[in-house]
Amino acid sequence: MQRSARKYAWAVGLAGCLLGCLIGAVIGLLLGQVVSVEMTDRQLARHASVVLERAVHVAQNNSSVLSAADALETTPCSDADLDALRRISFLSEYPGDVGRVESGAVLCTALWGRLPLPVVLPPPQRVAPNGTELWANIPNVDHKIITHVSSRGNAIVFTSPKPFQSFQHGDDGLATWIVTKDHKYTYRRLGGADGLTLPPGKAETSWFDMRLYRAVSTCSASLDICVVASKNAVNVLWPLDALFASVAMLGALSGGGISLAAFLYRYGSRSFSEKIRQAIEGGRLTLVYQPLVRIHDRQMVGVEALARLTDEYGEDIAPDVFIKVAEEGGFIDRVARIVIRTALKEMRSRLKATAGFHCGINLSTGDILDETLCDFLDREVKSHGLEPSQVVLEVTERATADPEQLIGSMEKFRQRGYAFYLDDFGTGYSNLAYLAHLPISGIKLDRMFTQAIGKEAMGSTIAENVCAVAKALNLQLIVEGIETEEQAQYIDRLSPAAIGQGWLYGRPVPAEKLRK
Ligand SMILES: Nc1nc2c(ncn2[C@@H]2O[C@H](COP(=O)(O)O[C@H]3[C@@H](O)[C@H](n4cnc5c(=O)[nH]c(N)nc54)O[C@@H]3COP(=O)(O)O)[C@@H](O)[C@H]2O)c(=O)[nH]1
Repeated sequence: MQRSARKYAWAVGLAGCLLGCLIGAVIGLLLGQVVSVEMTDRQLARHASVVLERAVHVAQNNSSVLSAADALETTPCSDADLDALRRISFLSEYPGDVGRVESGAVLCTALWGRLPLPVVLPPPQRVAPNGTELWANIPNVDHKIITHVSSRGNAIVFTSPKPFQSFQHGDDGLATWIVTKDHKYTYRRLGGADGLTLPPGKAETSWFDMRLYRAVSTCSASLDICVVASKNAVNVLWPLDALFASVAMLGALSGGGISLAAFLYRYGSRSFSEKIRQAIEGGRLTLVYQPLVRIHDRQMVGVEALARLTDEYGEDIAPDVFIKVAEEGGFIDRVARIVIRTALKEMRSRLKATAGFHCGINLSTGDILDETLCDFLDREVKSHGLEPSQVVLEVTERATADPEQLIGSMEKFRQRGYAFYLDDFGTGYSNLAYLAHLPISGIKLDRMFTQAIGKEAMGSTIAENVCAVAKALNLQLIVEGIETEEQAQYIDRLSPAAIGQGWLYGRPVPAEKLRK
């Protein structure tokens, strides 16, 4: 009797244990799923706020460009007017081009000068409360590569897609929709957001809704702009085979707790800027190198060093996101110094071995104005036994500093033997008069024009004009974003001395993977 009672107690205890494990494991898996979904929501919220911040900046920038152009007292499209438009464009952060409209037709732009024939615009797709007329993806205008246009008074701005390019790739399945609050006017869809149709107010997926499709929206308090970001969360419940399921279940409870703790730590109170600063200081800034190739004979003549940053969990942070945060947070000088030191160290043997080989380094405007950077660069170049002529500094055409001050600082570098390439050519002020004054040795045609070769009449025309400008001013032409043979051959016919950069010749790779 006693023995059977003991047996019974054991059986009940064992069953109780198993049931406890099972319940614990199920709770663990559910917890894991909650954490996965919650992490996705956090990632989406962070992404949406970065995109919203960028969209608001672009809109504010366009608005001030329109106001400045509208306030000019010059005769529209006169030489003085075009010069003033180019100056406005040069000083602004984002516009692709600025021009004049009359009776619904574009007459001239800073980039194109006076158009031979006015380009008639379709009726505006939206009129903002301040009277600004808006178009997205205008069909009948030659500027096919420019997707968003705004106009007020007799001024018009063609927004470059550049500020949004880094959000375009849809890495991690992220889709982004930039839209008005009433969701009737779409500014942009990025990263495969074509199917995203939920109105922002209803786009939010509630925390208790465990469906894998997640959507988060955020709207500007001051402007009529919302961003909806969406993706599919990771499903921790499927697919799992029986063995894996049992192991996963046993681990799930503790795993859930650990991931929750990690998650809470990761998304804790530190600001995004602080996280980026810590990632940089924590040695997580690395470099990849993209070949620069003479198009005519495919000889590699140099490389461009491109910065990469990962957070403490190994996730990539896009360069134009962390570069902007570092510029705004006042620690871009650290980025520049780490990039210079690492690039010279990693490229030293190649630079020494190959005559005429150079390493391109991107500098922000703040770096060029930084009075101590030139000495730092000199010290690094000397300590590696290199020559300043082997370093080419790339400065973006959309520089925000006062042109005179910028030119003065660039001169200082040039006197020490460093050359400058003007990056992203075609997306900024594009004023030939300024170009002639800048102490540069080369211009890099922005990839949005290269990628329009063979597709868009305007893209090819720009490429042709830029080749002619480079030749006339005796500047080295570097063509970015060459992805196809057709593009390479087209440029080779126009400018046999051009240098090409793009996926056709090689993607950016770590130093050890760079082709010989
Ligand atoms: N101030 C600093 N800015 C930096 C530094 N490192 C990078 N950057 C700037 O960030 C922007 C984005 O750069 P990245 O994502 O590295 O993109 C580069 C290439 O990957 C991309 N590329 C090159 N070829 C192709 C192509 O064929 N197709 C395609 N879709 N993309 C291509 O272009 C970027 C290089 O651009 P650029 O610098 O304009 O030559 C970028 O603006 C960087 O400048 C840094 O250390 N400091």
